[in-house]
Amino acid sequence: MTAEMSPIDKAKFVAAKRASDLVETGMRIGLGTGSTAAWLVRCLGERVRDQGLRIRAVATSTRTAALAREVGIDVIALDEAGWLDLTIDGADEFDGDLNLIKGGGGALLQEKIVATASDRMVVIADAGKEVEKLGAFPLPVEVIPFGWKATQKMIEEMLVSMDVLGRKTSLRMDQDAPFVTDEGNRILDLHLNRIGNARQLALALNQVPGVVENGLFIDICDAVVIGHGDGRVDLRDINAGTVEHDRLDLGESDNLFSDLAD
Ligand SMILES: O=C(CO)[C@H](O)[C@H](O)COP(=O)(O)O
Repeated sequence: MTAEMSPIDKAKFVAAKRASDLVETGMRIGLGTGSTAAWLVRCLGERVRDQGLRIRAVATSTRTAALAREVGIDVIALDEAGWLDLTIDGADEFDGDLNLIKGGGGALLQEKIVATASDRMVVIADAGKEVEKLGAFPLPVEVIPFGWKATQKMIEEMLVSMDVLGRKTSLRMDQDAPFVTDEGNRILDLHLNRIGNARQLALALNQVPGVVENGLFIDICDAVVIGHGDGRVDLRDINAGTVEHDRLDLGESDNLFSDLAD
């Protein structure tokens, strides 16, 4: 089974597996969305089943909620949880300050609410997601369907006024129809190439009428678990200023490799 996995899949898996060790019985956990987060959900499901881990989890998408239930995790609403001990989620890009671009899977709104309503947010990612400057990955912005073209025009004008280099925006599609988020909204992807001042852009975007939320996560993430295709993992904690190195034996986890989760 291991041989069928690409190095990136292995990297995502080892990051998720290592991060699953941060979860302790009794915790209220936020579960991210995407292929790396799906590995985390499977790893936690294994611990629930085999080690009697008891957690309550808030999912950031209907996809993640369905998978979590399938693997035996107790899924509750955020309002029931009130507050979370830890959220673990993937990312599309992260920089040296652990600022992120998220929303490649279209779940950025719930992901940002859940991460912000947590004592701690840990990102799990393959090493290829680390960038010097955010922006090569198109920045997702969730907008309401009403008048979305006017919202798109206002965003483009705002990008010009802010002297942002790339200004192309596109409506995310799902085959022939617009992609619809769990909240019934649309996603505009902003092709910016390189974001000069991510903090300023994140604030400015949320001032545009029709914008619900943007995929820039500034000062939200506390730590990142970076996976490599050979089983190495690095844990970088921005608050503690520490970096730990570890290595996971991929062979030990063959049973989990049998079904790519996303
Ligand atoms: O933000 C996200 C979903 O909205 C994901 O975390 C992000 O797109 C990374 O996905 P993957 O783990 O599949 O690479």
